[in-house]
Amino acid sequence: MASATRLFASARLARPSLVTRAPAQARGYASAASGGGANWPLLLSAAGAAGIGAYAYLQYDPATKKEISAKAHELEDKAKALAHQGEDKAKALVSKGEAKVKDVQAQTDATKEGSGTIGALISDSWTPFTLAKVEDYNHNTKIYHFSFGEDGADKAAGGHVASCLLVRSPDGEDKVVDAKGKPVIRPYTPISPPDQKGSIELMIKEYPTGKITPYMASMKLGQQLLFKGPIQKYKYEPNTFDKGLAIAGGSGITPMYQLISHSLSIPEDKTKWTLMFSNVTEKDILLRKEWDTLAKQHPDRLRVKYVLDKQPWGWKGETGFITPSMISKVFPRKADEKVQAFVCGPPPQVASLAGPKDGMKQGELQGALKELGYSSEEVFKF
Ligand SMILES: Cc1cc2nc3c(=O)[nH]c(=O)nc-3n(C[C@H](O)[C@H](O)[C@H](O)COP(=O)(O)OP(=O)(O)OC[C@H]3O[C@@H](n4cnc5c(N)ncnc54)[C@H](O)[C@@H]3O)c2cc1C
Repeated sequence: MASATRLFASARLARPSLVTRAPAQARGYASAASGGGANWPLLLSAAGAAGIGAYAYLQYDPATKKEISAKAHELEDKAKALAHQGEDKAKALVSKGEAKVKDVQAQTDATKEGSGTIGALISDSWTPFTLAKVEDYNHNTKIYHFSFGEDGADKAAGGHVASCLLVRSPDGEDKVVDAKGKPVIRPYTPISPPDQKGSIELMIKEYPTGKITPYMASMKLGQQLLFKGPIQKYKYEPNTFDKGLAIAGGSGITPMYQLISHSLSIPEDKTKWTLMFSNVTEKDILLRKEWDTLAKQHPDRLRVKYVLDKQPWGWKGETGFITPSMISKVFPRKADEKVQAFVCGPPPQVASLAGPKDGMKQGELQGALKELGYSSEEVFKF
């Protein structure tokens, strides 16, 4: 209770620091706008002065009256047009500024709601975190601990469940870029809770022929990586469906861990979960100890089915690729039950279970889940 009070007290204390950033950003836009607007009164007065000067001269030289009068009108028209342009530009910049303030406010609220404290991540700019510790998890996976530094000791990653963050390498000689020279950016789901203060943990499987994961595997303690987020993937609310089916492959397990462990931690949440987790071999199963512990702690709410590509000696679980018949055997659904399925894994697996994602969009529902009669609203692809 005392720690909860501390959390909210720190949220109240820390909140102004983000809120004060908002007007500062708005001011940036507003001053840019008024800077642009400052030219047109000047032009109008210049046009006015030109008009008065022309009028005085005309009293003495009526022969040039027509020409000078036309010039004065032309100048005035130009000044008015510029004034309109300035006004439109100012309006656009002010509304952009207002949108920015709303975004920062929403971020503040989301962070506060999600974690009870202020977020270390910023949704629209890259923040460096320092590699503080690396743990070997298995033959190809490590747990990376990144520190938010002294200034961030009281901050948390924040965000709603389920959300992820984006990662890229800092500028420099060994910056990881794609074929077009643009920085390579990859999404990751922290395995640390969103309200953990001062640091974040990522469980990352290395692809030796990949881009970011070999870079991360080569990082030394004290080196920095850039982070952005949180990026909301699915907004989980307790008791919005009766049964959840999570199908994951390999490192696609991390969003499921965030989602299901969060749901199980809410006493009033009655949602029942089934996890189907496929891997090549037994030693590839990530977070197995954690899943087995959760299943033991919540026998009425979580069932875990491990699936291996090939059946090792003595294996009693499911084997082979996940098929419609395997899904309906492990997760039979009744007509009156509200069900929600989640899929995360290598793109070919996602495609065979639910159809390919369309970039950041969900893409059309296809594959095993469609065959089983799931609707597109009942399936979420991470
Ligand atoms: C929401 C979300 C959360 C995620 N969370 C995690 C997490 O917590 N932990 C984790 O480890 N991963 C996670 N991932 C996966 C992660 O984002 C990266 O895709 C993964 O780490 C590989 O990155 P990479 O740059 O090293 O490899 P990539 O460069 O993406 O390559 C991966 C593999 O694909 C091959 N490949 C690349 N391009 C092609 C191509 N055109 N044709 C054929 N093969 C190709 C590469 O050779 C390599 O073997 C998550 C993904 C999503 C969408």
